[in-house]
Amino acid sequence: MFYSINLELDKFEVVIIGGGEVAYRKCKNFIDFNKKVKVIAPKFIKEFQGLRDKVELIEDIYKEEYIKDSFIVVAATNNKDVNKAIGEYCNLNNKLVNVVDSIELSNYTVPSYIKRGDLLISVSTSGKSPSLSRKIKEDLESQYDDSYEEYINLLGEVRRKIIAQVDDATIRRNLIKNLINLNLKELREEKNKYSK
Ligand SMILES: C[C@@]1(CC(=O)O)c2cc3[nH]c(cc4nc(cc5[nH]c(cc(n2)[C@H]1CCC(=O)O)[C@@](C)(CC(=O)O)[C@@H]5CCC(=O)O)C(CC(=O)O)=C4CCC(=O)O)c(CCC(=O)O)c3CC(=O)O
Ligand SMILES: NC(=O)C1=CN([C@@H]2O[C@H](COP(=O)(O)OP(=O)(O)OC[C@H]3O[C@@H](n4cnc5c(N)ncnc54)[C@H](O)[C@@H]3O)[C@@H](O)[C@H]2O)C=CC1
Repeated sequence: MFYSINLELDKFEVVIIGGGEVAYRKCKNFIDFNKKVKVIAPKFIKEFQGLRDKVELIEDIYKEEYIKDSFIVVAATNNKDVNKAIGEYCNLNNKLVNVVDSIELSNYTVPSYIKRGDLLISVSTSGKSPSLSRKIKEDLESQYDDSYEEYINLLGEVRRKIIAQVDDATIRRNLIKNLINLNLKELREEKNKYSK
């Protein structure tokens, strides 16, 4: 089973090999998290042109030199042998690699996710059913709507204020725990209380 972590991508170079539908989806995911990526393929689907300055497109077939300095790699070509070579190289060289046609060679996978500002809900089936991951995500999308972006920011702000202003640990923790029982309007009012 795959373990879930949240990565700070800033310091790492990300390279995607392949320029088709799947490579494009993986690429958009990184961009969603503000990460610029390098993509290597002899041919790109036209959608890549719309990503402009958010990607560096290199028109070439895969060569080891393209990934030797990167930490996160996606092998997303439609050539099983090429994907396998990338997977094996990365596993040997301590790199994170997502091989889109082989869970065995992947040392990480990409979940379905819902992102509302800093709220992130991700769903994984450890490769058993990507379609189910997608369905569960779609089921949750309406429950966790766009209003959660402001809500999560306010929770963060009020929590920081309470930590700074309330010395007693028991009172502090109870105050913080109770914040999630407030609705958006009540939370805005709660913020004002601590801003005085
Ligand atoms: C292991 C994993 C590795 C990885 O790529 O990270 C993987 C592997 C494979 N996917 C395949 C097929 C499909 N993948 C999707 C969709 C998604 N696949 C994603 C992730 C993952 N896919 C990882 C496991 C995630 C988990 O644990 O649940 C999602 C969640 C995230 C994303 O890719 O962004 C994204 C939904 C995004 C969203 O909308 O939320 C659909 C459905 C669709 O497009 O609607 C289909 C067709 C139907 C089907 O097969 O189910 C095939 C067979 C290829 C073939 O037949 O040749 C393989 C290879 C294999 O299984 O060996
Ligand atoms: N993990 C996932 O979520 C999914 C994985 N897949 C798998 O992903 C593979 C790719 O699917 P698509 O993107 O739809 O294929 P595609 O045919 O649209 O694109 C393949 C891309 O690979 C590039 N390519 C081929 N040889 C290359 C090389 N030597 N070096 C660099 N790039 C090379 C091609 O130029 C093309 O841009 C499929 O073969 C399938 O097995 C399919 C669906 C979902």
